[in-house]
Amino acid sequence: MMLSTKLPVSMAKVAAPGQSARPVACPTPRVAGAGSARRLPVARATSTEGDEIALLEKALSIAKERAAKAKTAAAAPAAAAGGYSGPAFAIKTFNAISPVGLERFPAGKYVVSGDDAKLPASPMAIMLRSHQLKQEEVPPTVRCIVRCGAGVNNIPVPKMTELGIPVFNTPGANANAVKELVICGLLLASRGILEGNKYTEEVIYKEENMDYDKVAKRIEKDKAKFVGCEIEGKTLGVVGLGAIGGRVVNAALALGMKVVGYDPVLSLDAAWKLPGDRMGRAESLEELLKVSDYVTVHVPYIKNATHHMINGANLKLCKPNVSFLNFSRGEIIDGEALLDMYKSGRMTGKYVSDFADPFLSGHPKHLVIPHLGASTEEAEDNSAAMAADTVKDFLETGTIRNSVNFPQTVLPPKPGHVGGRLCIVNKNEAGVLGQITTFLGTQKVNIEQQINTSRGDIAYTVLDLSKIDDPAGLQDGLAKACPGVISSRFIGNMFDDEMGKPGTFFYVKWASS
Ligand SMILES: O=C(O)[C@H](O)COP(=O)(O)O
Repeated sequence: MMLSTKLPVSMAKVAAPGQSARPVACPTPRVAGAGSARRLPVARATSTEGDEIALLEKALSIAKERAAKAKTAAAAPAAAAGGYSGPAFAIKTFNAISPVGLERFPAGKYVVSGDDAKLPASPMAIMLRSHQLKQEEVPPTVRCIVRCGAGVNNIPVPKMTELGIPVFNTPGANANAVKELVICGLLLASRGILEGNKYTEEVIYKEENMDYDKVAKRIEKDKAKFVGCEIEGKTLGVVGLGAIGGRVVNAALALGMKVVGYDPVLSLDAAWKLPGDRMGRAESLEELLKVSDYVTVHVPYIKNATHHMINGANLKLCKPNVSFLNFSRGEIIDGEALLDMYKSGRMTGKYVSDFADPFLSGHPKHLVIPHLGASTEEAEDNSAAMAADTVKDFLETGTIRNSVNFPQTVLPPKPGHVGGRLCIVNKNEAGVLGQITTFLGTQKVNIEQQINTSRGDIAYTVLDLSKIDDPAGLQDGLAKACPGVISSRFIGNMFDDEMGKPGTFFYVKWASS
């Protein structure tokens, strides 16, 4: 809110953020002027000089208080945005994203909405959960996509890589929620919990006509139909030992299970969290399947890698009463092959999942629930908060962390440096970096510091440059001179006080040609 100094206080201009100022009437205390007969209404009733001074002082203090409040309100949007005064970053959401994450975007600096009409401009980032993102939903202004969660199989990642768009996820943010459901899944597989509940509601209640005494007797008598087994002492095979798998290992050990793990691409970070001396390590998936009473999968779904990872060939190696838990993605287990095993009587264990299967729907061994793995308040909050921080970091500083298709890239600002930061996505080909630096040299632009990283066919270059007068012109020239540049984004011109603006100009090759 802005108070105009040119107008009388009673007609101050008030402008809400994003609205033009318009005059409004403000109640103003009427005070006595020198030699004036005007009095505050209450002053007439208490007419001593002392009373009048006291009242005038009170009126003055009220007026001062009101002015101070107005000043604080006027400063509020800027304070929330950390003093930022540039155009707002527009972020498009799909799915309901936890407010805990959305609140991390300072008001005034960001506008985040699922409704295009509410965004000030075409979005620069997309934030989503399980929405199946189509390429046509990604306009050229979008410079990054963040998945509030782990799985990114709802995003066309290879296409986004080709277009030079980093895709981020939030590894570990919902891991505890999934782990707890896996423990529940172990018990659902070992005891007749869901079957017994279904039987009570659909058979006993009906047959006994809700007569309490009869229902109570039947519940005792029919318990023999649902005898289970205990998980203590049994072997759990954990396929994938990342954030979720690692937690499952520790929880299962605490419940007295034996654990064997398999992960051909185990990271060093994940390995540190495993109780190496208390769990077995399988050298192959086959080895794990042979010894396990329960198998739980915690790997991402990748079409040519983990599709039908559990299939007809390796199911034959399993113990006949093995139970499978799948809280990762339905396609990791070949439901048709499992159905064949059930039909032939070679397998008797259960298949517990929060994903449907086209071949096993309705099969009594397939205990299926809605996709609830990450559906806890805590997980939704954690994932949204981590996603928001990741996007902010990328948009404001060019930093790449937790991307599934771009290399990790962090270039801390150089203390005291004044200049511009240019983030370039380029082809990972010989000579491209040379073209970029040569071009900048011809423009008399000095590179103060830089980082160049690559992953597969894509490379990412962050350059801290001397002060740039015409960023759009520089980007245009760069694009013409360097065919290997896919897109470039200019972040700010003065690191100390302006870094973090959306950028004056985006060059996006695939949208420009
Ligand atoms: O990939 C994930 O993180 C989980 O499957 C959760 O997905 P959701 O955010 O759609 O619940």
